[in-house]
Amino acid sequence: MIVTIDGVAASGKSSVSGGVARALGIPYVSSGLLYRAATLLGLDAGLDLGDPGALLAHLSTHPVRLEPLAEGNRVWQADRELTDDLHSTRVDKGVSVVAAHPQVRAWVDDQLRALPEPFVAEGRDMGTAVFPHAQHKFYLTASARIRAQRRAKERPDDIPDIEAALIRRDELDANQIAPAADAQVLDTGPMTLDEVITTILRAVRA
Ligand SMILES: Nc1ncnc2c1ncn2[C@@H]1O[C@H](COP(=O)(O)OP(=O)(O)O)[C@@H](O)[C@H]1O
Ligand SMILES: Nc1ccn([C@H]2C[C@H](O)[C@@H](COP(=O)(O)OP(=O)(O)O)O2)c(=O)n1
Repeated sequence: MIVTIDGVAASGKSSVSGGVARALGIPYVSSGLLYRAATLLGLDAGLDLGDPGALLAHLSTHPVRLEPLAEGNRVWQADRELTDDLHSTRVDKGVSVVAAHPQVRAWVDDQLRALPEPFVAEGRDMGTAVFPHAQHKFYLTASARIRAQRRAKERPDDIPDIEAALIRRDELDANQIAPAADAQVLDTGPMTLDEVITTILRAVRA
């Protein structure tokens, strides 16, 4: 069984996926972390993020490993753990350029499709491009202001700056952001995290 949870930036995808996966006793996988890892490694190596050839060459000599743990995904490059460095403002800023390269998307998709079922997969295109055959699909939204208020608890920046950056990233990611035709769309604005998780679990168990 595969459950896909897609949605816009900071809509609650990883928190909700973690809660759903723990309740079902299966792993979840955060596809965005792989895009973030490719971005971090590119920045650290001083590469031009607009050059997919250079990025892919670097990733082939610096393989990235995603550990889809139920309590939180971790990402490694050899024995260096990248996880804590993946949610910085500089990675936020560069990641959409990296994620727009079809070669990078294929690099991510190959790793995701190699995972053994069952699992929950979260990102932008899990229910559309990567796992169109998934049994249960969800799509999370919330206004940019609400998402910025939530994310402000995790970033040093001000709410208006975070909101502007989220809107900008949604625009840059627009090619990947669309609910699957068979996805249940949830506006999480008026909902608590627990309410979102419970709603999804009820649908999956029905
Ligand atoms: N429905 C909700 N109500 C309140 N806070 C939420 C809700 N969903 C997510 N959050 C909080 O919003 C923040 C961003 O959620 P996160 O799971 O990181 O989103 P994403 O994976 O889409 O970027 C987290 O601090 C999370 O706890
Ligand atoms: N399946 C995916 C997942 C993420 N991405 C891209 C687009 C996003 O801006 C970045 C980071 O995604 P991530 O889900 O980690 O971060 P946010 O929830 O947007 O803060 O990666 C993508 O293109 N496709």
